[in-house]
Formats: sequence, structure tokens, C-alpha cells
Amino acid sequence: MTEAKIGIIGGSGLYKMDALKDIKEVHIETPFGSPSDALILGTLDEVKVAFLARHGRNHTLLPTELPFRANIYAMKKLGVEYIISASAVGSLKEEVKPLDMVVPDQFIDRTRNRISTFFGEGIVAHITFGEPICKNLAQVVADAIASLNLPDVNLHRGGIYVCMEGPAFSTKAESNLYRSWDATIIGMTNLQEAKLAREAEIAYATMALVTDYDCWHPDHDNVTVEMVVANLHSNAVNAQKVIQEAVRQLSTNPPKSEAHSALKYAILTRLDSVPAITKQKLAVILQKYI
Ligand SMILES: CSC[C@H]1O[C@H](OP(=O)(O)O)[C@H](O)[C@@H]1O
Ligand SMILES: Nc1ncnc2[nH]cnc12
Repeated sequence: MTEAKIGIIGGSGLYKMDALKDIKEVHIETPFGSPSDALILGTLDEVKVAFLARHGRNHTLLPTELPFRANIYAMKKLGVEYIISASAVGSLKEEVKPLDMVVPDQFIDRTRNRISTFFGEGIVAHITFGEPICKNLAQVVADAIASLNLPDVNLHRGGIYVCMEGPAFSTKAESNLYRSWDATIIGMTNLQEAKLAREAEIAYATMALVTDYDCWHPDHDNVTVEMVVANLHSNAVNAQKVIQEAVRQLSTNPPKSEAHSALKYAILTRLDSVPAITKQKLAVILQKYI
């Protein structure tokens, strides 16, 4: 049964959504373990949504420890077709200022040893990932930001998100290397979510909230958690307004997404040769195909 078509993953500073009504907490177990926290089902202006605090509501999970597969699987199980991620990021460009919002369209993966696929154990699939963010969902998010005319917040449409392992922030040499690659922002969480969402045929887009200039900027202090948190507090209210507006748009005009058929040509294994136990494990993801 579909509980919610829209999922929201809240990152650092966004552990709950104040505007959510008719709240129900659901503890979902998955074949990939427990999600970061209970998922919160509720309504935003009468539209059903599922909210998840990425690091847990008390921020107890490191980026490396995040149960990415369980989080996306749980969303899929609830019937989610669109995920909006809200994430804190550092800026790698002068013109992308703290408190600005970025809707990235590309990633560079600098993580290590994170499992980023549901496949294996007798089933092989290779999704297309050249455009890792759903363009149409990204446009809804960016248009929602633009429509709110938030004071002191500039919107940047598109950009490269470097996903690093953490938890320590980057060295200056690394930060300058990413700048030389023309990357726009840096964070520690979104790449795995985007990949797994694509495998689960869920459209995914990010609203990145800029909190700092990382450590490359000669006129700004190196990033600290204190700096991130201070800027997040001023941005968390704006983030919720953006989500509310985007959800309104999505409910009245749900966009098409290539993500929704991502597995159509991705699975190489003949389905009748996939072990029953694997089929069962992935049933929620493979339901259209088995
Ligand atoms: C608190 S600064 C580092 C932390 O913030 C970002 O988290 P999220 O993407 O969940 O908002 C960044 O990726 C790090 O995990
Ligand atoms: N500078 C930074 N590097 C990585 N993740 C971040 N999240 C917020 N600021 C960050």
C-alpha cells in the first residue's frame, strides 16, 4: 500500500519538520537492517509525505555509518516515488555564499568502502548514472526556492557536489584540488542516496544549504561544526518553507522521471536464474519485473 509518494531526507540541522500534521512514526525493518530512525509519516498541506532524519533525530550516526540501503529501501516500501534531500554543504566557489542554496546536478565520489548498490548475491544490474539527479524534480525544488524570494539567499541551479568520506573536514590541498575540478559544493552524504534511489527507481534531488567556505578561502575561517550549526539554524526554517512549496508543486503536477524506469534495461541476469532468497530480499525494488 502506498503510504506516501514523497519522501524527505533531512540532514544536519533538519531533524524534524514542524509543519507536518497527522504524524505517525513507523519503525521499518528491511533486509538491509534498520533505517537511521523511525520514518515519520504525516501531511504537509494535506499531502502525505514520509520524513527521515538522515543521521537520526539526535544526530548519532556518522556519514560513514549511515544505513543508506535501509533508508532508501524503507522509502520504497512506503511507496515513495520522489525524494527531496536537504543537506548542509561547504562552498567551493567564491560566488556560492554561506546561506545560499544550491540544487546540484552532478557528483564526484570521494567516499571509500561504502556499499552503494542493492544488487549482488546472484543478480547483476548496472543503472545509467550519467545524470545522477532527476532533472525534473531538481527543477521543482529550484523553482520552489526561487518562488519564495528568500532574503539573503541566492539560488544556484546546477553544480557539482563532491561527496567525501569524512568525518574530518578536508585539508586545504584537497579543497583546492576540488576547486581545480570546478566542483561547486562539498558534503558527505548525498552520492550513495542518489545511486540507491536510482536503483530503487525513485527520483532524487537535493536542496543543498551552504553553511561555510570549507577551508580554501583566504578571507574566511576554516569550517567548524560551530560555523555549520550557526548557519543551519538560520537556514532550517527556509529549508522547510522550500520543502512545503516543492511538495505542493509535486502533488498537483508530479513530473515524469527517467528514474522511474531505471531498471528497465539495467538488469543483466536472467530473472529465472536469480536465487529465490535474493528475489525475496529485493522484492520491493524488483516488484515491477518479477
Ligand atoms: C555538520 S557538518 C558535516 C555534516 O553535515 C552534512 O550532513 P548532511 O548531508 O546530512 O546535511 C555533511 O554531509 C556532513 O555529514
Ligand atoms: N565544508 C564541508 N565539508 C564537508 N561537509 C560539509 N557539510 C557542511 N560543510 C561541509
